[in-house]
This record gives sequence, structure tokens and C-alpha cells, in this order.
Amino acid sequence: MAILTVHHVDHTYFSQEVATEVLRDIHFSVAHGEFVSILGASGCGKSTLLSIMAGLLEPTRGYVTLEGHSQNTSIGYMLQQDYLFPWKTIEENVTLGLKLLKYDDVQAKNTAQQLLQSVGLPNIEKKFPRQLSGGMRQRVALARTLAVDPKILLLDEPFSALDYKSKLKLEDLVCAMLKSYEKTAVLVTHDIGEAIAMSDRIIVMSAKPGAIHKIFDVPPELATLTPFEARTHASYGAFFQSVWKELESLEHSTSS
Ligand SMILES: Nc1ncnc2c1ncn2[C@@H]1O[C@H](COP(=O)(O)OP(=O)(O)OP(=O)(O)O)[C@@H](O)[C@H]1O
Repeated sequence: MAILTVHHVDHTYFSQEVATEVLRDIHFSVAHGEFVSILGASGCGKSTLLSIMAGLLEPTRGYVTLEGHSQNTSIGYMLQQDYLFPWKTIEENVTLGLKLLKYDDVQAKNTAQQLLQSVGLPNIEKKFPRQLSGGMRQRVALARTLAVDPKILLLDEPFSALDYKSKLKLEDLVCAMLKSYEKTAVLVTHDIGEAIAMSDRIIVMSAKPGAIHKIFDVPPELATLTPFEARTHASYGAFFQSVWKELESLEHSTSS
């Protein structure tokens, strides 16, 4: 069953009387528990689409539904930067959303402690973001996103600022957490390997204006593995090539 549907969305930015058509007729659904990646060239409108899905931006045409209703409560958003508040402790950062949801202090602290433990960061509640590495901060951001128990997580290149090893480790952690909390996710990325390793389906977007060019089902022998295992599986290379060719064909069609 579809948890989120993007219904024929168009978007045009208007600035200083210049109209830039960024998205055209984007239509797709994401099933409960599914992991979908959106892959496309820089500037093709991926972040714009994610902002529309999160309800942060009103599309020029079309709409988004969450479980059949016009959205947008219960969506978690995780970005390239962790956006932790530097003056708040890790515990305060993770419990912030829970406080807004009127959790009492003890409940909020327990939830934060549990989540920090599951992302491999026990005993850091009283520390401040500046005392943590980039990878640790993104793990805190993941705990904060999951704390409010969103129905769907929207991930906008959350690993791109990390070193390669931290990125691979966080990919595995995110997938494990999504599985254990039975969450649905949509990831925007430039990284074909990351999209293959993490997803069940990959949406390839063309540019100017951004449109859905092709949707790949990730072969089940890869989709059922952890991201790290998928990257080293025998069929990874051939599938990588198919996705790569599709992106290359788009580049040539726009540059010719
Ligand atoms: N607020 C805005 N006003 C006008 N144009 C904008 C605005 N935000 C984005 N754009 C333009 O819309 C297009 C799509 O931007 P968007 O950030 O959605 O693309 P993207 O695929 O996420 O890019 P990247 O992969 O580089 O992050 C770009 O040409 C960008 O310059």
C-alpha cells in the first residue's frame, strides 16, 4: 500500500520576474517500508522535490498525499548538514521534537537515551555537538529524526559531507534502523553506488525541467542485503552499469 504519493507535481520558481521551470509532471508512489532513491544531475530539482514532499514548499501544480490524506504531519527530514543546535546538549537536541509533541521530561529523556544507544552513541547525552565528529553528529541527527516517530523519512544527501568510511558505516546504520523501526524512506543523492546499496527502487530524473526519466527496481539479491554487502555482491557491477548508462544518456541528450 502506498504511504506517500506525489500527484502530477510541477514547480516553477519565480524570482525578479524570471520564471524557472524546475519540475514537470512528477508522479510516483512510495510503498510502506520501501526505500526509494532519487538520482539525477546537479540542479535537476531533487531538493525542490523533497521540499515539496516535506510540505515545506507549495508546488505550482499537483499535490502530495500521506496515507491518502493531504500531508504533512509525521514526516522526518534529514539533511547534508546536521543542523544540531550548538548551544544545546545532545539530549536536548534529540528531545526537542518530543517536547513539542508534549512528551513529559522523563519520557523524552528515556526515548532519547534509547535512540542514542541504538545509533551507537551511549553516554553522550550531556555533551555538546562541537565535541562530536561529523559522523557522530549525523548519527545524533538520525536519532533526533527518528525520535518523533515519523511515518516517512526524507533524506537529502545526509552522507555527502562525511569521509568515505563514515559514510559506508552510516549507510548501514540508517538501513538497519529503518528496518527495525519499520520506516519508509526517500533519499536524494548524486551517488549511484549509495542509491543501489540502500534502495528498493531508484528514480532517475532528467533535467531542465526535472522529470522522471526511468524507475529501476533494484535486483532483489541486492535489495535484501545490507548496503555494505550489496556493494560487494557479484551483481552490483552490472546493475551499476545499467544505471550509469541511463545517467550518461541523459547527459549526452542535454549537452547535444
Ligand atoms: N528559491 C529558488 N529560487 C529560484 N530558483 C531556485 C530556487 N531554489 C532552487 N532553484 C533552482 O532550481 C533548480 C533546482 O534546484 P534543486 O536544488 O532542487 O536541484 P538539485 O537537483 O537538488 O541540485 P543539487 O544536486 O546540486 O543539490 C536549480 O536550477 C536551482 O538554481
